[in-house]
Amino acid sequence: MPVQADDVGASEARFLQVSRSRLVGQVRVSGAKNSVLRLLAASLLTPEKIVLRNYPDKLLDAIVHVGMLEALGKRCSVADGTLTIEEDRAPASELVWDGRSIRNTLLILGALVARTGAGSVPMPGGCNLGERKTDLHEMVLSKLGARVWWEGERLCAEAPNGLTGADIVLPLRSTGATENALIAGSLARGTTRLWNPHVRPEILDLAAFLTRMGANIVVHGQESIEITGAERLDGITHRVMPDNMEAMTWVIGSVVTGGDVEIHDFPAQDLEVPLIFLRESGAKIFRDGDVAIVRSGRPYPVEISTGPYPGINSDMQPLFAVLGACARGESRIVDLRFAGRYAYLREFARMGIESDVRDGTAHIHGSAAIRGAEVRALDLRAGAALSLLGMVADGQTRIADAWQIERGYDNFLAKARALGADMSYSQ
Ligand SMILES: CC(=O)N[C@H]1[C@@H](OP(=O)(O)OP(=O)(O)OC[C@H]2O[C@@H](n3ccc(=O)[nH]c3=O)[C@H](O)[C@@H]2O)O[C@H](CO)[C@@H](O)[C@@H]1O
Ligand SMILES: C=C(OP(=O)(O)O)C(=O)O
Repeated sequence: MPVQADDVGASEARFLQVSRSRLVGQVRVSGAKNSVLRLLAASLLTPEKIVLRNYPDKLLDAIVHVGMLEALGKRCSVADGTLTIEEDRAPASELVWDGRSIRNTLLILGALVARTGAGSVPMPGGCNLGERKTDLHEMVLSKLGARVWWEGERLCAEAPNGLTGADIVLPLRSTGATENALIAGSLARGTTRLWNPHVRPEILDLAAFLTRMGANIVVHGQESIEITGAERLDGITHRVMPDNMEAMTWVIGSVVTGGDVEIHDFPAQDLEVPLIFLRESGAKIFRDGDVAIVRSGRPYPVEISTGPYPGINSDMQPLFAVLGACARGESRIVDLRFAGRYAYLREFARMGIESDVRDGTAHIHGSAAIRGAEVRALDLRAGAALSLLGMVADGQTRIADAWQIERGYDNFLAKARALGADMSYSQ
């Protein structure tokens, strides 16, 4: 079945209505947004067939990304949770796209310049988390020998004679810049050594993917990654890893609703540190292989700061804030990755949750009196957090821009409803 890029617009006008619920039952975690997107970008590196199993085919950002691949000339089809990507001719260098953009256009640029010697992509999209610079991506491609420039709202790069491996030092552990160095370095001549990379599960998985395609990649812990490019990369079949953010969402949803949820394909190995904090905050989690059972629990206040892996990912903090909101006492959250990613607290306030932000720390005052309200999903994780709060609130919650949730959760509504969430879309 061809991928329907039209699906993207379909849900944009809808509210998500949520009422008090208790999550009970089984759920299987889907393929991860923040992994599959980089695999999709990497598929541009080869003329051969790439097959992705455990593909999250309802995830809006993946649908947009596949649309972008098609706009570049790839042929994509989805059947039974498997995406197949093929091509009849080399991809275009210019991504012509007037739909919603995604953060991944930066990786598409790296892949295009590596494969075709030139690339031009629309401004990256993604969550509005305050300033999201692109300087490190530009630096990586420049160090590999590309000329990089902005043309209005488009980022362009060219390296007519191909990219050449280089020593690159990242001033901070950027996820995207690490991924761009891996992707572009895999088709560069010679060896790239990337110092101070962000080594996290999605990145190790990308490195394994590129290695199986034919690049030679050695990860020296958090110190550096060595990438020796290949002249040509092969097609492969790969299983998309489970989404640790989705897993966290069901864990916290079960805790705050006093639920009893069995989570399958649970990536516990990727969540060691967050799970320690979750247990400290009252989650009762039992494990058996790749299944986790989360049985009620009583939320206690949280004190966390976000940081690179294995620390708590910035994306998780709005969900920790839900725990804090439901606990008795004050919770404190510091986001060191995206300073000031606390806009969602204004929406929490509409539901009766008091908080204040002082010196970069969010102080959340837990409340027993959370009430349903009309709120807005300012970004993807903020939307997911509001949907969980809606399940513990008195009265109905209506979440505007709920499509943001679907950007990063595969089948969110159907899965939540199957667990007993009183949730539906309305106009
Ligand atoms: C699609 C995807 O996987 N997105 C994730 C990725 O985003 P993303 O790759 O955009 O995030 P980065 O890890 O690059 O960002 C970390 C920090 O580096 C800064 N920075 C980043 C790039 C740059 O060129 N210059 C610069 O200064 C950012 O402003 C931020 O303060 O990692 C973030 C956490 O690290 C997560 O919240 C996002 O969900
Ligand atoms: C911030 C996120 O993603 P993106 O980088 O795509 O905006 C996220 O997944 O929470």
